Parts: sequence; structure tokens; C-alpha cells
Amino acid sequence: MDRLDMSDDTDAIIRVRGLKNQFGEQVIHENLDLDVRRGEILGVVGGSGTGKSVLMRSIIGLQTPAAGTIEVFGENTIGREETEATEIRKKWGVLFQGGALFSTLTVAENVQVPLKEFYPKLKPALLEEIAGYKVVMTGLPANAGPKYPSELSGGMKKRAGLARALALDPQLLFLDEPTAGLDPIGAAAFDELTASLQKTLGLTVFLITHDLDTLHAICDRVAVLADRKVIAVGTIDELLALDHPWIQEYFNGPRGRAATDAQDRIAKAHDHNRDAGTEPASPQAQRR
Ligand SMILES: Nc1ncnc2c1ncn2[C@@H]1O[C@H](COP(=O)(O)OP(=O)(O)OP(=O)(O)O)[C@@H](O)[C@H]1O
Repeated sequence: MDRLDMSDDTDAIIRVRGLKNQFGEQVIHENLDLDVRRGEILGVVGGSGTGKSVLMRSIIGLQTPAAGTIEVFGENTIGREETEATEIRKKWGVLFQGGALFSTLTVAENVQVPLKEFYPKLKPALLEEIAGYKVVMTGLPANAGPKYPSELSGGMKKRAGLARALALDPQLLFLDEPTAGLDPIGAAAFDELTASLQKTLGLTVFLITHDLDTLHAICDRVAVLADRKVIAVGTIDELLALDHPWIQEYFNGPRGRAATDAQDRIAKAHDHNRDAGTEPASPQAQRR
């Protein structure tokens, strides 16, 4: 199969070349290449265990690859001195699966963790002010700040995790299955939040997901992991033109078709309401 998008992307924020990851005898990635373009929301999909999270962990320096190069913002991220690595890490935020909040800290304290780590001299009043701002920015009520994670719904936990990921005003955001475990309405609301923050803040987003609705609603392009590498990157329409069994089954199977139909209906309804002046354009329409 022809692999889409193998050309060098001149405006890539993330550039992965020849990546190899293995655990013992188990090879997860081999010769994996990927470019993430500035300002895009890139969806990353693949069957369970194809190594989406390992790829993300390699890019953010939590997993040392067996081979290959990874550049983020033009800087090699593998094997850097701690101080250099810290400078690069400041430029991205990460929402891990499930939110990964510290259960013994309040929401506001969770958001303050990266601020304290990277800017230890910040005064408590300023820390509180920044945390409060980030909490509200992710759509949480202002009174969520003093709450503990156990007092939050699943959707609120994700938003709190997102607030923490945005604490340092990153240019690049990593989201690992952000809508997993959310009901469809909560998932759609989180997608809208991601799209609107991406637009407002000019973020580049690396988004691992199994959620077909998310892919249709907010992703500019989708990268498909299979056979230990990224086998294709493109818009959903471009991917559908490829004759790969997993891609066809994923996007054209019953769930894929249902997601396409649902997104078409949502976009039409939004567009109708927008034309009637009752609401802004849908995330899909805004991204068109
Ligand atoms: N620290 C580790 N030690 C050993 N094996 C690991 C480790 N981390 C991941 N793996 C293995 O690497 C493979 C890829 O894992 P990964 O979590 O990246 O998959 P994934 O594509 O994100 O899956 P899912 O969609 O189910 O979340 C799996 O077989 C997993 O068991």
C-alpha cells in the first residue's frame, strides 16, 4: 500500500524518524516515521496494543527508544541533559489517560504542580491566580478549585487534567484518550473544548483516541498505527481512499459509518441553527 504523507514536512513541530521501541523480545515500533504539523489536531489511531501510548511516551521523553530520532520544536529530545530537557518539556502539556490527577491534592493544587516544578520562585498568590484562571478556562466552575478529584465527575476530572496540562501555556498538547469513559454528551463537550482551546491558543494537538466521533469532529488529520509503524497519515477522506483492511474496517465498519452519519447530521443541524442565528457554527464547520 502507498503510504500517505511520507514527504518531509517543513513546518513539523514533531518529527519522528526511524523509531524503534521494544520491550524484551517484543518489538512495538520499527522504522516508524511521523510528522505533526504546526497548528493541527492530529488524531492517532490503531488497534489495542499497537503502541500509541508508547509512541507518545517516547516523544515526551518517558520512554527511551531503541533506535531512531525524535525532534520537537526542531530540538532532538532523546538523551538530552536534564536542564536542556526541562526547557523543552516546558513547551508541552500532557493529559494522561484518565486524567492522572494527584488524589491527595485539590484541583487547584494539581494545576499548580507543573508551575511549582518549573517556576519554584512563583509566589503563592500568583500560583493561585494562574490555577484559578486555568480551571475556568477548561469550563470548570470556579468553585472546583478547592475540590478533590474524588469529588469530581469523570468529565470534570478530564477538564481538571486539561487545566493542569495547560498550566505552563504550552504550544503543544498531548491528549491520551481524552473522551474514554465519558458519556456521548460529555465526550462531545470535551471535543468542543479541545477544538476551541486549540483555536484560541494556537495549539498543536497530538490526540490518541479510539473515538470515531472525535476524529470526525475535530481532527485535521489522522495517523494510523499498524504493523509497528505509522502506515498512513491524512484526512479521513484520504485514508478511506486507501485499500488497507484495518483502515477500511475501522472507518467503514458499522461504527465508523454511524460516526460519519452522526457527524453529518450534527454539522447540518448546527449549520441550520447558525443560519437561523441561534448558535455559532459547529466545531466541524469552524474547522472547514
Ligand atoms: N513499560 C512497559 N513494559 C513492557 N511492555 C510494555 C510497556 N509499556 C507498554 N508495553 C507494551 O507495549 C504494547 C503497546 O502498548 P501501548 O499502551 O502503547 O498500546 P496502545 O496502542 O496505546 O493500546 P490501547 O489502545 O489499548 O491503549 C503493549 O503490548 C504493551 O503491553
